[in-house]
Amino acid sequence: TRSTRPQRMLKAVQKKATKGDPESVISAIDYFCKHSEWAMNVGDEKGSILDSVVTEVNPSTVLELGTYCGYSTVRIARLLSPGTKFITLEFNPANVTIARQIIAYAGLQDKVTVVEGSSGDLIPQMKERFGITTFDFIFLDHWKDRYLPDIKLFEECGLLRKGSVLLADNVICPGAPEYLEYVRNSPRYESRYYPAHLEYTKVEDGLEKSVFLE
Ligand SMILES: CCc1ncnc2c1ncn2[C@@H]1O[C@H](/C=C/CNC(=O)c2cc(-c3ccc(F)cc3)cc(O)c2O)[C@@H](O)[C@H]1O
Ligand SMILES: [Mg+2]
Repeated sequence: TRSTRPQRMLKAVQKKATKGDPESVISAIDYFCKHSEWAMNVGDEKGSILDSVVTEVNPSTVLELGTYCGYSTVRIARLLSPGTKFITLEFNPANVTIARQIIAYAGLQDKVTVVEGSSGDLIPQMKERFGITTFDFIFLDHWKDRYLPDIKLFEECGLLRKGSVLLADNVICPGAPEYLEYVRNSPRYESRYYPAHLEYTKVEDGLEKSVFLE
């Protein structure tokens, strides 16, 4: 049967990238998406903004929602200090399989744990299963209608502390209007928009960075 796009992306990484070299894995995926098949990775332009926010926060605990093929997982993991706890959640088992192989090809398998399941089920288990009390940095890149319910879940589960940083992809395209309205109007967050473009296109998109204040 015909291969899937994530499977073809993995093949491109194995063909083009150097094992153990995260930069070459990132470049191989960006090349694949620019010249072979578009895919919903955060991409190089928004990826550079992601890099700068991760570097600025220098987090000890990180959560990513929506691993997909592991592109942003590799971008984040390559910047983390030793001993950082990094968890990424993905509910499609086929994507978990591809992501784990792409992360391992980059040599970053010891930096991050890919957990299979839905964020709604797993977020309340962070403390008991992974010994996490609060997250310093959270990257939201899963189904866009899950951003708002999940940020409320973080609050309910006491997983945010003063200064926790949430960075959300696609707040313009496909868009997360309810989430934007919430973080921009809530007195509990300081929010800032980083304008960019939809990965590998000229369509407007951007990232929203929200800092939890209390
Ligand atoms: C249930 C909670 C929950 N728990 C755990 N894992 C979850 C999950 N909900 C989803 N996943 C997994 O995350 C990934 C989905 C990510 C969703 N991302 C976009 O839809 C998107 C679209 C465009 C775009 C598409 C077409 C266009 F024309 C324009 C833009 C661009 C982008 O950057 C985008 O991120 C998949 O692996 C899901 O299995
Ligand atoms: Mg995205």
